[in-house]
Parts: sequence; C-alpha cells; structure tokens
Amino acid sequence: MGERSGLTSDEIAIEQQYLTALHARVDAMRQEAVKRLAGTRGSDGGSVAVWRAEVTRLDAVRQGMCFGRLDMRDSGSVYIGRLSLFDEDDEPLLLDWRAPAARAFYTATAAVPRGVRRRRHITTRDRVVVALDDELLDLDGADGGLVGEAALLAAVTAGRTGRMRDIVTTLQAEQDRIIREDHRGVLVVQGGPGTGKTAVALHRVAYLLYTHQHLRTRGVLVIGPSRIFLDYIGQVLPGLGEHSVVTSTVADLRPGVAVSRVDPPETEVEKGRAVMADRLAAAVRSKVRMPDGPVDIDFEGQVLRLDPAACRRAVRRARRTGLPHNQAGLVFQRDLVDALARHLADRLESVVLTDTGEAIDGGSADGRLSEADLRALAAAGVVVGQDDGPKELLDDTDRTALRDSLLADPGVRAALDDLWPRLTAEGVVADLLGVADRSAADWSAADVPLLDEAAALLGESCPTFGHVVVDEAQELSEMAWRMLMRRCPTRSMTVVGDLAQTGNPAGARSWEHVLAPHVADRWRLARLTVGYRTPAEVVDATADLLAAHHPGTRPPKAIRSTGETPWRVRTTPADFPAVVARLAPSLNGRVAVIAPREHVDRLAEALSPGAAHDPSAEVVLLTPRQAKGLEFDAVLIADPAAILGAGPLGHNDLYVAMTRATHRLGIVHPGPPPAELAAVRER
Ligand SMILES: Nc1ncnc2c1ncn2[C@@H]1O[C@H](COP(=O)(O)OP(=O)(O)OP(=O)(O)O)[C@@H](O)[C@H]1O
Repeated sequence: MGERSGLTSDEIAIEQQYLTALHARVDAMRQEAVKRLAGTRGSDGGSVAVWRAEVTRLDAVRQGMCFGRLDMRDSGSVYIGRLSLFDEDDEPLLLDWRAPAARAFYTATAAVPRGVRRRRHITTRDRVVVALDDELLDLDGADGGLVGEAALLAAVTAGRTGRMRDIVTTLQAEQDRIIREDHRGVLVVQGGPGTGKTAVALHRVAYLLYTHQHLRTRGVLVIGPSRIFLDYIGQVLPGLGEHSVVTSTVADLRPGVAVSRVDPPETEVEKGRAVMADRLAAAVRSKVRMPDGPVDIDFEGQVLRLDPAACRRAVRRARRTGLPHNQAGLVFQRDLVDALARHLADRLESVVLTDTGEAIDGGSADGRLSEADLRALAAAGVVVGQDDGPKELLDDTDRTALRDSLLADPGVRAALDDLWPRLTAEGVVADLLGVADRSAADWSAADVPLLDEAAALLGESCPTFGHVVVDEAQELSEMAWRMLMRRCPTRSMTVVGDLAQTGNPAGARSWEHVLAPHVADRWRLARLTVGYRTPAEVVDATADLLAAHHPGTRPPKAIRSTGETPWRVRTTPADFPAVVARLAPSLNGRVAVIAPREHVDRLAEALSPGAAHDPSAEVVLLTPRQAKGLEFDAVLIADPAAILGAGPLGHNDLYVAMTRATHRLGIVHPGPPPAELAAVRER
C-alpha cells in the first residue's frame, strides 16, 4: 500500500474551504429546486415529483457528500463524492463515485497506480472536515491488497449503531469490481460472513441505477431475509441518493397474505420443492370437469342440452390457447355459449312463420312461437311482432345479443362454472394442503410461493422489475426462486449469499442447482474473500465448526484483530437464564443474545424488558434466523448445542450466530460444550 503523508492543518484548511464551496453550491441548487417546486403548483404531477425528488436527493447526500480526492500524476485533482456537481460555468467540482473516472479511487494501488499520485480520504462531519488520510502511490511499493487502509480500519472498528452504513468511502477493489459488473444475466456473489455481500449488493444497485437509466423506469427490487434486516439496511440506498428501490421479504411479496404460522422443517422442505409447481398445476387442471353424459341447462324456462362431446371439444380448444386457467375458462365459456346460442337459434329458426307471425312448422304444439321462445328472443333483444313478423329471424346482432344474454344468465353461468370453475389461489393451495377451513387458512412463509405459483397458473399477473437483488439468497427454496423469476423476466439479477450459512432446510446447497432450471448455465460467480466484520479472534473460534461441517471452505480473511479472545462459560440448565442475563450487558456496546427458539421465552423473561422485541435495544434477543445479515458489537451465544440440534442445518445457524460479532463473542452452555467449540477458551 502507499505511504502515509504527514498532514498539516493548512491542508485541512484547504479541504475545508473546498467543502464549504461544495455545500454552498448544493444550497443554491436546493433553493432553486424548492423555488421550482413552488412554481409547479397547479401544473402536472410529473414535474412536482421531479422537483420533490431533487430536494430529497440533495438532502440525502449531504452527510459525507465529498469523501475523497485523487491527485493525478499528469493532470490535476479530482474530488470524489456522492453526486456530481458543476459550478455555474459547468466546470466539474465533484465527481459521483459511480462515474468511470472515479474508479481509480477504489482500485489504484502502489503496484498499479492507474495514473494516481495521491489518494486522499476526507472525513467530514456535517460541513466540517475532521480528518484526512493520504496514500502516496507513486512510490515503489508492495501491494498490500487493501485500499485506504486507515480509513477502512476506522470504518470497521467504529461502534455499531443498529443501522447499516454505506461503505462508499472505503470500497475495496474486489468489491468495486463486482459493483460495476455488467447488469445483464445473473451474477452470484458468494462470500463468507462479513465479506460485504450486502454492502456490495446495495452499492451495485446505486451504480446500476446511475449507469442504466432504463432501470429507473423498470424498477429495482431488493429481497432480504426478514423485516428486521430490511429495516437494518433501510438507510443505505437513500444515503446514496436512491429512494425508488422496492425492498421486501419473499413472504411479504404478495399483498394481502399475512404470514402467521411457522412450519416444521420437514413441511418447509416439502413445500419448497419444485415438484410442488407440478402438483399445483395438476390440481388446477383437475378442477375442470368432463361430464359423462349430456348436461341440461335451464334458460328462460327452456332446457338447453350440452352434449359431452361439445364439452370435451371446448376444453381442448381452451387448453390449446395456452392461457392460464381463469382466462382459458373464458374461452371455454364462450365456446359453449356459442354452441348453446346456435342450438337456440336453430330451434327458433326451425319455426317457419306466416306473414301474420303464425308458425306453420315446428315450434309449439299450436303452431305459434311458444312463450319461452318469445322470452328468449326478447332477452336477446330480438323483437318479434305479430304484425311485422321477422323476415330475417336472427341477424348477426341478434345472435350476439343472444350469446350475451346466455352469458349473463345466472343458471347458464352456474352450469358452465361447474364444468370449468373460476378459481382463487387461496382456494387451490388450501385444497392441495388439505386445509379444512379455508376461510381460516393462516399461511406460513413457505405457503407464499405456493400461493404465488397458483396465482400465476390462474392468470394473475405480478409486478415485474428491471433488476432483482436477492440477499441471503441461500435461504430461498426452489419454489421461492420460481416466484422471484416471475418478477424478473429479463433475468437481470444480483444474487448474494453464502452456502455455509444456509439455515432453511429448503434452502440452497448449490447455486447451480437453484439457478440452472431458470437460466441454464447463463449465470456467473464472483467471490468475496476478505472479512470486514469479524475480527481474527472470532474467525478462529469458528474454525472447528467450519472444518467439521464444510471441509474445504475457507473462512474469510479477517482484516484486523481486536485482542479480545472469545470465551465460553459452562452453567447448569437451572442457572442458564440468569447467567445469560448477567453476562449479556457486561459485553458492552450493542449486544445480541442469540438463542434457539426453544429458549426465547425463558430468556426474554430473564433479560431486560424489551430485549425480545426491540431490535434497537442495547441488548437484543434473537434466534439465529432473525440474526441473519445483522451485526453487533458483541454476541452472546446461549446454548450452542441446542442451536446445533435444532434442525438438520443447525451447524450453519451456529456459524451465522457466531459471526455476527464485530468485537466480542461469548458463549454460555448448559452442560458440556459441543465438540466444535471445545477449543474456545473456558472462562
Ligand atoms: N469496504 C468496506 N469498508 C468498510 N466497511 C466494510 C467494507 N466492506 C464491508 N464492510 C462492513 O463489513 C460489515 C459486513 O458487511 P455485510 O453485512 O455486507 O457482509 P455480508 O457478507 O453480507 O455478511 P453476512 O453473510 O454475514 O450477512 C458491514 O458492517 C459493512 O459495512
């Protein structure tokens, strides 16, 4: 890495002056936007939205607006920040970090300086420059691999606030490469815990929106594992000036479906398998009834008869359209109504009328049109008078009117619906799962992709996006993948995850396995290898666990050590809650107690009030699943053996739990420690 230069207060003063000028420029732009916004009163909503978005954007990028400067060997200096700014003469003042020319800020090293002589990290608070950190890159130097190391270390060691921060000032080269990868196709980012997958995915969204305007119109969707997680990352994109991204969990992706139940692991696995799609399709198909004999339908007092061959023909024709069930049902209905209308018209026309309207052939026994015939014709809008007996009994308009009145007739509709019923997604899934009382069907997270699949089979459309980001992607079942693919017809996706952290037994064991059915081999893999969250001491504590369950998987390379060795404490089952409650606050900072579900109630009682429910509390109680993607200054694992034993992927859950710590890790085990943790120092 480059050599640090001595920094004088003069240099801080120079940067302060520049920063003040930048803020003055943004103040002026904001004022202008506010004026324009006021001027749009009464004008179209479009320009109101544009100016409102501009004010929001300018407010959002204020904090840390300018964070870097590159001094080039052959040209002048460039300031790097959260947006591009130009002075009144259109001279550049600040370069958006996403612009191609800003790239060297993240990738230049002493070994490959990319024309950069000096890289300066500028730390600001509000409108004040508080620190500068320089690297000189034109000296011969070994390449340490990290860019802006002092600023990076300051960022990763800072206390956690409970909300994720953006890392735009200290992005590393391996991360920058992924962020700027082509947006087309599926990019999988695999990396161990704390390697910045979430951070990279979110910065990639900001980069893609900046670079590809069409994505602003088409929309970007970010999928996360839980609402707590989405809340945790919720500030990152707005801080990068992006407010339009939709974030959701898979379970929340279907409006109107409330998840209120947790399935046992075996059920979750079963519901997650792709074969459920075939079962749902078969279930929907089976709802179409082929009658064995003729079907009699009452219409306006007459009996119309559908013969089974006509029904079969209509089913075949409807299926041939390839339309989803409910739409194909309309084709089926229309087909049979046509048949019925023909049938009715033939019957009516077989009545040959005299000039005075008397029937001389067929019709009713007395040779006149029956009452029912007249009613049917009247219902179809055909007026048959005694004096002006119809010359053409049924023209095209009459036939259409006849079809419409057949279609509108409740008796006809009920008969057709009985053959090809109109279905709801909830009904189909409840039926397949054998849920007795449909109205009370309360859904689990694993039911949501089934409901979505059923809805698609029935012909409901869902919103689609130009790019979809899937975080903690290893947790998604095959059915959940199908659901997401429907939302991304262009298959432009960023998928980030870690197969060693899969906790959902229906989740991924291999990327190939979950992606190939949708994109064949058109996906590419990028890896992140450096761990920014967990210090070396915590990484070491997980070594035996990782080796036992994922032999061959290398843990992330930690960029720092804290000197704080993880410890474990043995206790008795009886004392366990009290010991956890006593130790948790002593860990200092923002602390997570991570425990298996079976202990949550007991521990919630023992811990400070609110811990169980308030993720922003100083001490928060979480299950490993809830802790996914989050991080804390300190973590206390409560009963690791129970976490390991809670399900087939308990070892991955324990790995997730241990790697949430940015500084300190403690373990409380009632009884002997699991073998995987025996090497952790006993206290
Ligand atoms: N280049 C960087 N500069 C500063 N901080 C970074 C950098 N990269 C990652 N971090 C920090 O490291 C921590 C872990 O990042 P992140 O949550 O994105 O990791 P992850 O790979 O998604 O982890 P997990 O798999 O455990 O969910 C975050 O606090 C993030 O801000």
